[in-house]
Amino acid sequence: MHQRPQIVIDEKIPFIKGVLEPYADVNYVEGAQIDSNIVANADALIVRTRTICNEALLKNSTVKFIATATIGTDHIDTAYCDARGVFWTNALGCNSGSVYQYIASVLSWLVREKQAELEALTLGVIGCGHVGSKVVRLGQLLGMKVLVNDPPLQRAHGGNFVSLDELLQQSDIVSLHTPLTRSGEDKTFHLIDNVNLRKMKSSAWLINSSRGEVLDGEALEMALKNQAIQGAVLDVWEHEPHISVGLLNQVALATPHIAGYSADGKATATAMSVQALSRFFNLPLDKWQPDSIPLPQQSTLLTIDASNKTISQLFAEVVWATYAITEDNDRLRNAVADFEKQRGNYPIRREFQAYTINLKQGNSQLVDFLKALGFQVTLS
Ligand SMILES: NC(=O)C1=CN([C@@H]2O[C@H](COP(=O)(O)OP(=O)(O)OC[C@H]3O[C@@H](n4cnc5c(N)ncnc54)[C@H](O)[C@@H]3O)[C@@H](O)[C@H]2O)C=CC1
Ligand SMILES: O=C(O)C(=O)[C@H](O)COP(=O)(O)O
Repeated sequence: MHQRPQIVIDEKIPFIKGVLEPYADVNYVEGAQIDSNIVANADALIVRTRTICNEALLKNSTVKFIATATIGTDHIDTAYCDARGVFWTNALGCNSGSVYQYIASVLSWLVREKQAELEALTLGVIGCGHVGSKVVRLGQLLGMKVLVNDPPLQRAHGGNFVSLDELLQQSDIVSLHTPLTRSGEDKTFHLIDNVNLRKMKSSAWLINSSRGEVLDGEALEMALKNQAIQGAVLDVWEHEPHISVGLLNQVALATPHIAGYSADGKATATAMSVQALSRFFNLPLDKWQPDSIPLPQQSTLLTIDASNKTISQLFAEVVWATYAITEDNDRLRNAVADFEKQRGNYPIRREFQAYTINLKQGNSQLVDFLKALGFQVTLS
């Protein structure tokens, strides 16, 4: 071990510059450029999804610690790390509130553009962990019937789950929230393939904000061309950042893997990574947090008039004021080759808890509803 830990950090991880320098030698490198030469003498890596941490990267290195500032871990060969004694950790739940906001924005778009009456629809949630459980609660708050499929959870705890077939056959909106896994009885690679797409209602919508490979993109493109389902919303893609333009042209909303990109989620991910590194190397940063999280361009004080609005309409108006998914969709469609650039220069997005709603013509039921969604609310 070096006297001062040698740390390689993905240069796109926000809030971290200057934090570790008093205690370590730090090298900031673009995630996809972090290679075996760069990590050869490193003790620790703090990465994102763009650094594949496998034998090829690690075998000739001194790396003992990897933190990924993400929820997903499919870019880390965890079996190899475990066998080699490389400690690895992810930022559990860090950006689940951000993905929840993303799904809320998709539902708002369905209300605004497709006149969806959410309370009459069935929402199917596949994978009910940190993100999926928030999406389940969202559906319930909106008065939707919610079906949940999560075989590992069901085996571990029992509960109110349905089979994948039942969920696909009965849901009007299906949302994917599983990790990407390529082996084992619960493997999710191409979980939604040609066969499973054919089980869905022809009026159904499919949302994928998990990992591109959980969905067979070619099969989805065909299903959309053949109107086997009504539409799809994709945040994640096979072969990112080189995504299929054919598929992009078929989906209703397309975004460049930014569902988890709230500033709140990024700050939490960085804090969790720094704290984990601090514990591992005995640094005095076990409780470190960023000093502040920047505010978005728009005001975080929203005045909303509730008169003559259904719960769905109020929901759509409030959510849209915090995050309009069409902005990300338009940016991607205008410059698909800039997929990675758009992720790197993502605007400041804040989650619901950063907003205070000044509700006019509301009542205590609506106040409770908005609070349950995560907003701060005043009634005037
Ligand atoms: N688009 C984005 O920006 C983001 C994407 N993600 C993705 O979302 C995934 C889920 O995130 P979390 O909810 O935090 O993970 P989590 O680990 O808390 O929950 C995943 C759930 O999926 C379940 N599951 C596993 N295999 C399954 C299968 N075959 N069928 C049904 N359920 C299955 C697990 O039992 C677990 O309950 C992450 O692994 C990541 O890949 C996460 C954050 C941001
Ligand atoms: O947390 C996850 O898992 C995600 O998918 C992240 O939001 C992806 O972020 P990057 O690591 O690709 O910046």
